[in-house]
Amino acid sequence: MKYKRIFGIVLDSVGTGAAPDAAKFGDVGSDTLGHVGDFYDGKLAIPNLQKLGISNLRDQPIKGVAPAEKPLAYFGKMQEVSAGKDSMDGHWEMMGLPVKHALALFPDGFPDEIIDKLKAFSGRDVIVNKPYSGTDVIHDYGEEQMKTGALIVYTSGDSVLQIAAHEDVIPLTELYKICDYARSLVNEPPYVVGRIIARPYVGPDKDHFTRTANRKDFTLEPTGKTDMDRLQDAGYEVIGIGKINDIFSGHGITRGFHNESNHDGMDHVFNNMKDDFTGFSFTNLVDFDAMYGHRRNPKGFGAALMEFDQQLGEVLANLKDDDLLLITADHGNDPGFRGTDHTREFVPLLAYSPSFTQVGQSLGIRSPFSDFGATILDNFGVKNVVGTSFLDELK
Ligand SMILES: O=P(O)(O)O[C@H]1O[C@H](CO)[C@@H](O)[C@H]1O
Ligand SMILES: [Mn+2]
Ligand SMILES: [Mn+2]
Repeated sequence: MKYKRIFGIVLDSVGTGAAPDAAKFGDVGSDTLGHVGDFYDGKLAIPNLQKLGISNLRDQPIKGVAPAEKPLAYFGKMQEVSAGKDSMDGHWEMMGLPVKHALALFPDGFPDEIIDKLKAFSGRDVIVNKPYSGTDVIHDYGEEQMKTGALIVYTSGDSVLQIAAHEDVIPLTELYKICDYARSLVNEPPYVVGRIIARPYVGPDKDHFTRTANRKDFTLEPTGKTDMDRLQDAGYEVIGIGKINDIFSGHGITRGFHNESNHDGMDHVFNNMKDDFTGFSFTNLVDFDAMYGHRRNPKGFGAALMEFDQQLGEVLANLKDDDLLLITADHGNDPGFRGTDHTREFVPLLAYSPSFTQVGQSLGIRSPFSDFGATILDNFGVKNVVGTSFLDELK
């Protein structure tokens, strides 16, 4: 075993330039990191990501973030093969389970057979039922919901059925029960949906509604074994921090932690670093995506990157020689791009251990994302099914 502990951090939606198949998704020209850098016009201060090699892995450096002369990390990009560009696709593919079959999309809303069952089960009316931005939908329909108690059902360019509910109108336990029921309706063809997402919010009126950290994702059960199951079966610890537990429906996770925010997520990583364990700690930081990417807010996105970078500094200072840190993303969500959906992009890959004795080299373009999990399995001597390990390149 080369590394006793591997820390994987997914910067949710931090893409690094349109993927070769971006045209299929209408995402030619997207570049999350590039456009956030352009917005900051040289003032995006991410010194820790910089010294690891965040600009080295790009064709064009991020504006104001020079490529490191001697990158501390091995660096590259990963290219997705899954049919979709949602979080589930990205994370499952990283863990050796690419999502080959396209999941159901609902650009015209959900069919009556689903909506009628939701109404019957909940005893509530359903409103909206079309693609919408989640913050706009509560602004536009939240007050109606407060009056009528109806469910706000909406979707996006992803395979998601989302239910927004004011926490005082539809209590959380009830909302989760309805979402759990909705999950049961869309597990089999003709409607296989990636995620049901509970979207609770609070506030007195439309100008003051805010979504809460009680968001919960009810993801399709993994359709096969993932690398997390493989690690767990082999007796290693697998720790899930943030949305990870939801994304894998709890499979292959020995301990899970809920995040209130990116900052809270990184605090969990620190605490986790104080633990003596042998295995894999897997963190998802979702604020980049939910608060800034879908909101097309490059200023907030950049601020979140800078905040992450500061906390990353502490992580780097506390890693041990037999630790490996892997940083990547699950898809893009370019705040400088049209619409409000995810964008089909390459994702960054950075691998760092204080035990490296050589200057970081390029790991090239890794595809599928499963190379990430394959490397972890390789480290622990667990048999791999999909992807190619880059463990031997790390020196
Ligand atoms: O607009 P909000 O509610 O943030 O929803 C977004 O969040 C979902 C999951 O990332 C995406 O599919 C998109 O619909
Ligand atoms: Mn995501
Ligand atoms: Mn998203």
